[in-house]
This record gives sequence, structure tokens and C-alpha cells, in this order.
Amino acid sequence: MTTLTQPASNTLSLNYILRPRSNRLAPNRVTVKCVYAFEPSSLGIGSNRADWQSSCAILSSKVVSEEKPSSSSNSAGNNGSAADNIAAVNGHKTAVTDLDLVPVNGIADSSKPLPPKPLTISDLSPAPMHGSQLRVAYQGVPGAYSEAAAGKAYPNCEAIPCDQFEVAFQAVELWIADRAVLPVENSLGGSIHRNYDLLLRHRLHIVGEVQLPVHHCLLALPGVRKEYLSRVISHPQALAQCEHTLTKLGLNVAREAVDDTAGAAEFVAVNRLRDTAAIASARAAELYGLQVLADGIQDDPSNVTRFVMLAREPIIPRTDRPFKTSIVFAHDKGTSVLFKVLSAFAFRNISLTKIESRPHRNRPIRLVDDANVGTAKHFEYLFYVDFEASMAEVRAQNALAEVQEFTSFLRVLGSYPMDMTPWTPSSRGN
Ligand SMILES: O=C(O)C(=O)C[C@]1(C(=O)O)C=C[C@@H](O)C=C1
Repeated sequence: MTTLTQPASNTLSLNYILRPRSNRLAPNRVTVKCVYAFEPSSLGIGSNRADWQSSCAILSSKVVSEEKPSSSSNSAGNNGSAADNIAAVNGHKTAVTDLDLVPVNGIADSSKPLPPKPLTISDLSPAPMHGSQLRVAYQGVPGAYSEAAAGKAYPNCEAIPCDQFEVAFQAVELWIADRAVLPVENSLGGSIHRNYDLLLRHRLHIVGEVQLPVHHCLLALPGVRKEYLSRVISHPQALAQCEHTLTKLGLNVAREAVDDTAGAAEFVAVNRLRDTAAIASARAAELYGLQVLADGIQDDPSNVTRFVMLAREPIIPRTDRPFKTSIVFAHDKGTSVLFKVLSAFAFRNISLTKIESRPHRNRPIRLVDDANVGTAKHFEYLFYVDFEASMAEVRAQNALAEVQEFTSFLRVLGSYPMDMTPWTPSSRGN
């Protein structure tokens, strides 16, 4: 399998190797080029769900239509059409005519239609479209912490590596993946702002969260010693999480940021770099044949990254277990707006677990004229708030109704079960 990539501004290239269900067959590589219609400058305000669903349908049909082959074989040398390949990506058999529509489950007379089946609770939550393994997009390459998070969120899933966060979002929107699992904050490094911005630009829903203890190792080629190193490379968050330990280890060498931790390990291994170490997981060391020079180098043993799971459809909020809800809003004109918004939660005993502000890209600055003094420049923000309540609770609905009065824009990003797994400090293997 390769990594999904995004080369041009509004063109998405999906390089994908289709792993056949049978191990005896060689995998097919697919490159799909399609134009996507999501307007990055728009906050998505005003576009409703129906619009979004129809864009999705148009997009998926573009994926299939744009790469209809003129000849009978593609660049990878396989003979199937791109449409067939996409059908296969989505877990269908090859062409539509191949679909097996005959009921087989013990019905003797197949000419009689099956009686309608009652809906079950699992019909109401988003399920994989292809009826098999859940495909989960993550940013990075195998061995990345995000891959481990995908496995924790969805055991036995098929994890799909993507080279950028944006591509992971698009993989779900284009039905290449069923879910995306993306980091939003780390206990040492803080928020991953890029994903906050992308949450707003895309129309996916948060359907869950997982917290992953992150245990970093210093990795180098076999035989390399610390004294040989002139550079340490890793994801910027990982470099930040190990800053003091690196200094304590005497590694006052250049630190360079790359796209992900496992990618750093792969880079050292592939280029046989004897002067460079990577900060990555023990699993990355195994995958790329590196030795562990130092183990557990994060500055705090309780280093944890929180990831959110994203899907095309929201889940139905419940009240039988602890739920969290994530919202984003822009405040309206007036005084003490932020205070009023936050008090809507406080008066209802709803705890906030996180508040983050990001520049309001559509309206970054508000100029306020004061006749005597001059012009004040107010920075405008979008506020992201997580609170501990389910949207199925009346108190949460009332709080949001009140919040709406003070805000010019409000969107619920998702209402989802809280990760309540018992706390375990980071251990090797993550
Ligand atoms: O580079 C990786 O391995 C990732 O999964 C990314 C990431 C991040 O974005 O914060 C995830 C967890 C760790 O905090 C370090 C890096």
C-alpha cells in the first residue's frame, strides 16, 4: 500500500495499491485524479447537508469518470478500468454487472422478494460501505502513532496511510476510507492547529476520540553511536515532546522537522544516514530495521496524544454513557460575549474540557474607530469548545440555544463517547 498524496491545489491524486483479498494475487496500484469541489476559503456556512451529500455523490462519480482509460491497460500494467479499481477500493466486486444481487441466505424460493428487515441500532450508526473491514485514513506512514491510534479506535481496521492531514479528510469525503483518525492535541506539545482549521473547512463529523500514550525512542542505523550524530529528525510535535531529554542526552545537534515520526525513521533507513537519528516508535524501529539508541525519551512519562475519529455521518448521541460534544463558534458584536457564552455552560453545570481559538480567516480583523484616539484593530477569532455532555441531553440543547444568541456562527462538530479507558503510562510499542 502507498500513501495517499495531494499534489495540486484542487486536484487530488490518490495513489493506492489495491491489496487483493487473496494473498496469491499481486496488488494493483491505482492513481486516481479528480477535481474536488470543496472551496477552501469558505467556512462551509450556508451549505447544508443535502448540498454536501450531493457534492459527495458528484465527487465520487468524478473519481470514477475522470480516469476512464482510453486503452485497456493502466500505468501499473493491470487490465481493469479505473472505474473497476475504484469499485474495488470501495469493496465492491469489479463492474456493476458483477454484483451478486441474489439472496443466498437459506431462502429456497429466490423468486419471492425478501420481507423488509426491521432497522437495528447498528443500521443507525455509520458502517463501512463495503460490508467488510473498516478502512481508516491516518496521516503518516506505517509505524506512525496515528496508525496506532487508528488501531486503538477501530481494532482490526485496515489503516490507510495519507501523506497529509487534508488527504485523510478527503479520503473519507471521497469514500476511499470510512473514517479518519487525526491528532488534535498532545499533553506536552499542545494543539495541532492544522486539524482544527481543517475540521471547519470540511464537512466531516467527529464520531469518537481516543487517547494514546506516546512513548518515543531515538532510532539510528545499526552500529551508529550517539557521538556520530549531527542531526535528529522527526515530526515537530515529537521534537517538542523530547526537547529537554535530547539536551540531557548531550544531543545539542540540529533538529529538523519532517511530516511524521515513522517517515523520519524510514528516511534514515532508506538513505542509510549514519549521522542522523529519528524520533519515532519502537514499532517504526522494527519496520525500518533501525536500532533503539534511547528508549522513552519523551520529557514526561505521561505523554498522551488525543485523536478524534471522523466520519461522513454523525453518530446518534446517547445518554447511557459519558459523551463529549465539540462545537465551533464565532462571536457576534457586543460586550463580554465570550463570558456570556461560557456562562451558558457554567449555569448548567456542564464542564468544558478544552477551549481553543484560531484566527477567523474570513474576517481576521475588525477596525474600531474612536473619534479621539484613532483606530483600534481587534483580532477576530473562531472558538473551539469541547464540553462534557451529550447533545441528547436537554441541558446541552438549552446551552447551545443560548450560545446561538451571542454568536454569528455556530457549528456542532460532533457529539461522541468519551475515551474512558483506564490510564496507563506510555509503554514500549506505541
Ligand atoms: O508522526 C506521527 O507519528 C504522528 O502520528 C503525528 C503525531 C502528531 O501529529 O502529534 C501524533 C502523535 C505524537 O504526538 C507525535 C506526532
